Amino acid sequence: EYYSSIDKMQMLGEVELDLITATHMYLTQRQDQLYEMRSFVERVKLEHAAIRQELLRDAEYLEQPLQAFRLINRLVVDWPALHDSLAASQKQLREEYAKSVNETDAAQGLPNKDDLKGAVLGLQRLQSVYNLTASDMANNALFWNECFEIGIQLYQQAEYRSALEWLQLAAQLVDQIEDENAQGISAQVYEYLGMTYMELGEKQKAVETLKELLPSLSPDTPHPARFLLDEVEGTEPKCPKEPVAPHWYANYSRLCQGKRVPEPGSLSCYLDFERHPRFRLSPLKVEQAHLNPDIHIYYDVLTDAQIEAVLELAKQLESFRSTVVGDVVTETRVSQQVWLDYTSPIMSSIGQLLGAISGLETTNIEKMQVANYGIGGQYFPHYDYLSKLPDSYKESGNRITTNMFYLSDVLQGGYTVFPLLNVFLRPVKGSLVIWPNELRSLAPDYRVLHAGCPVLEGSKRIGNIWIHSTDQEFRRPCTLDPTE
Ligand SMILES: O=C(O)CCC(=O)C(=O)O
Ligand SMILES: [Fe+2]
Repeated sequence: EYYSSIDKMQMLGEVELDLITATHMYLTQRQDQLYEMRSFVERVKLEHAAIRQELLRDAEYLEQPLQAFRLINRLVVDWPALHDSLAASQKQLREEYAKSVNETDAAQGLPNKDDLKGAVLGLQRLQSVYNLTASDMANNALFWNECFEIGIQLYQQAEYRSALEWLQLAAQLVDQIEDENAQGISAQVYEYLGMTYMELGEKQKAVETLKELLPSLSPDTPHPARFLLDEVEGTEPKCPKEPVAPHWYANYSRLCQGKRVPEPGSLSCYLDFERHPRFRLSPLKVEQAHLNPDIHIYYDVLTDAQIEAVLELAKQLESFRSTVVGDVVTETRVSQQVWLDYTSPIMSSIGQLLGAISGLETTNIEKMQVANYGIGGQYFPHYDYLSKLPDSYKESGNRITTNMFYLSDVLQGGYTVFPLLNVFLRPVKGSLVIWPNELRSLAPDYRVLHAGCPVLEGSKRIGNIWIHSTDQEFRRPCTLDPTE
């Protein structure tokens, strides 16, 4: 799978480069063949012309045995030899070409329809979260057929509102084409537009769209659009179900866009020299993003070199698609990840650093989950608290805090947001964010619903370490009041 990680997408760039190289080679060799063929035919043409001229002057030309022999020889030997050699070498070239395409596929695996679907849903997510129209998104950089493909994919996903926008854009672009094929093309786009209007319950618009198309089609040939029009005219419009957004969706989308309403009140930034002896000379740079529940950002905790070392370790492992509860792959979480343990020097020192910053015991921590997001990559609002604690965590308890390191900056988008707390965090490479997932009583804290917003541009990398609740009794004593 490619679309769920920018790292994987980068491999696809290489795949296309391989295809370009193989196709260039094929074309060069075909051109050499054509050149050979051309020189053969030119030579024979001259010869032939000479013969014809002679024939006009001297009808007995072909009675000359040598000339007769040469003509027969060409027809019996030279021409068939040319045809045979062409057939053989074309076959060989085609096979070589197919072989290199197959090798590329075997080495990397070409993307499939699911990648295309995932990429299109990623674009739609960006539109929805950041309030972008199809033409904002396309930004004059897409051809009609690309907009059409997006429209078809969205139609097939029953995302009719979004499909409509892209099909309208495709229709606008097709109308600008001055080409003989334009009619056939625009018929396809208008048919999809008509069907989309029907799905949206707008029968009148569907009929108008199809009628607009008919005059441009030849009246004699039966065209699918005519059947479609008949069908549409005889069908009752659908009553579409508009999806209901969760109550926090508007906050979520606004925070992803970097807007807090109302602006937060008294939060501060400070240098902390005291938390642990290691910060005495080089204090922690702390920013309060929210109090109760406390969300704190610690800046410059990892250097670029340390991050590189972590990513190098991550690169050595095969990354896999992130899942959600129950190990299910959904568009809720579009990223790929690996898990790093603390046996390497770099990971061991990160484990110790986390202990010093969090003030918690690090005996019960999960491996670091290193994730890379893909096209429109996101993690839809969720809780990190495990609603069903797997047996392997029975002793270590639930995830008392999330400790998320930003391992990259992000060019646009990709904020971490807390829709119920009116908090957004812009990823800053080298910083660490900590928030609790449990109240002091160890009951889940439902205020910390959070999300990784879709990445608009750039490659977002994070490293998550979840600290569990067992052994924290001296560090973060619990209460018996389930509301605290
Ligand atoms: O990517 C983010 O900003 C949030 C990630 C997250 O919530 C998670 O991995 O659990
Ligand atoms: Fe999370």
